[in-house]
Amino acid sequence: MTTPSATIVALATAPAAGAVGILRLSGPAALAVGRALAPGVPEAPTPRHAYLATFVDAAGGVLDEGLFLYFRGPQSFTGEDVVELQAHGSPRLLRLLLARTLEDGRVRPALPGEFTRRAFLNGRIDLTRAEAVADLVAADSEAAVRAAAAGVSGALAKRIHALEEPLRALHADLEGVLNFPDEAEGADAEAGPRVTTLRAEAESLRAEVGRGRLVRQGARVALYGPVNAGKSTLFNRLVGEDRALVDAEPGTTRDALEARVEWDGLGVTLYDTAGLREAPGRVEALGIARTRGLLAAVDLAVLVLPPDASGDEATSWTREAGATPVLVVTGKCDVASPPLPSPRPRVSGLTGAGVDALRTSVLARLWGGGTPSAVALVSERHADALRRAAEALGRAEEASRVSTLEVLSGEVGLALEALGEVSGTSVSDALLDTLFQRFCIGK
Ligand SMILES: Nc1nc2c(c(=O)[nH]1)N(C=O)[C@@H](CNc1ccc(C(=O)N[C@@H](CCC(=O)O)C(=O)O)cc1)CN2
Ligand SMILES: Nc1nc2c(ncn2[C@@H]2O[C@H](COP(=O)(O)OP(=O)(O)OP(=O)(O)O)[C@@H](O)[C@H]2O)c(=O)[nH]1
Ligand SMILES: [Mg+2]
Repeated sequence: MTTPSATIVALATAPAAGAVGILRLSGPAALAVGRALAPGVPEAPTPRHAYLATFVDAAGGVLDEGLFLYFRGPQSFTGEDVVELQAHGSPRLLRLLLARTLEDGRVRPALPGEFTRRAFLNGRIDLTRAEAVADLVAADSEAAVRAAAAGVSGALAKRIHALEEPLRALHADLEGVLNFPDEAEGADAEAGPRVTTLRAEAESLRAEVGRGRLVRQGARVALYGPVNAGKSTLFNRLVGEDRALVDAEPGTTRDALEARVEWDGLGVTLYDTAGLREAPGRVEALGIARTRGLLAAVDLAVLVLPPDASGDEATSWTREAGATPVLVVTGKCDVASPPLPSPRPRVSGLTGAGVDALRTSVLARLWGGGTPSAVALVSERHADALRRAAEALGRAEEASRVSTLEVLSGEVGLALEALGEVSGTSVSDALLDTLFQRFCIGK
């Protein structure tokens, strides 16, 4: 485990050549060790002041001229003394500086996520904000950046807090009545309705997990349908590049193809698939099996039909997608076709007609309303804890009608504990180890 009193060091910037590279120290020896490398900096530097300093080796030889920054704990990211050496972004130079700090026995290399972990352990940020830092670093779409940034600023923390605080007050009221029945008389009034409201809020927060996943990982959307319907042509049009082979021969696409796009800030992985038909060749059959597997795994399946497909055909093709939601479109809309019994959205991969409208429909199907960037990044882990909190509150509701105050208070206590796993007020070291392992070194 980490010894909070050890001073840790790591590069805060990527180990590649760049304009600037930052070496960051955190812990009680940060200032002394930092000054050993930058002896021109005053003994008691002004916190948060950027000093232009010469960085030197043990013999006093000049290694670089850079900026020296001192944050005096607790007014720092970690809550401890922090020093940053902002050097020129030479990986070799930064390794030299790093090695020099490690010559001091008080300093050791930071573990992945350890700076952020210390920020959490020192009460600078709660667990949801620490996790959002990792989400932000990993974000690969604009929506993911914006949603994670909201989390770093405490958007999820605030909503969890808004559940925890009234529950804690209720718990205190109930325990008061249990322990001092005379003085606290009536403090348990309205316990039932109070629990009901909080349970609904826990459930609605939990329900955002699906959208959280879509934003974090991006949505998966597959084009599928009968052979030769124009799927690959449409795929190329949507991707903006000639990625897939197109040919008049039915059965051209054998293997599933994927491409990453960003629509309205949302990351979307788009798949082109082998067209479905009876009696395919051997290799084509393998492709079709792959299409079926993919259809089960995506968030939305876009069924591309030829212009003359009937309503019955559309229905039977829709079944191929199983439980996955389907958006049905008519392709090749630039060719003359008989009027359709039920009008479907029409698109042409060849001319681009209807493609913007298709993109809008896809986003609407994935999102319903609202904007991806405004989503609370509820993770599977959060959702699991919220489920347990909601279940305990459900039992508390029941207990408020039919059971004793002890039982009611016990369930409220369990709900609080589950919420504490989200905010971090009740977490084990083992859980923290797991959570911070996904951070990079230096974060
Ligand atoms: N150079 C540099 N850039 C960076 C970081 C860093 O550590 N170094 N960060 C690291 O991830 C992020 C910024 N996060 C930070 C969060 C809090 C504090 C801080 O000093 N907080 C104090 C004072 C707050 C204030 O004055 O408003 C505090 O919370 O008490 C610093 C950086 C992104 N950019
Ligand atoms: N007029 C017209 N022709 C199209 C359009 N889209 C595709 N085609 C033509 O239809 C044929 C099949 O197109 P693909 O995009 O390969 O169709 P597919 O659905 O991927 O076919 P498979 O991979 O065999 O399942 C090609 O000759 C295309 O040029 C369209 O929007 N309008
Ligand atoms: Mg194709």
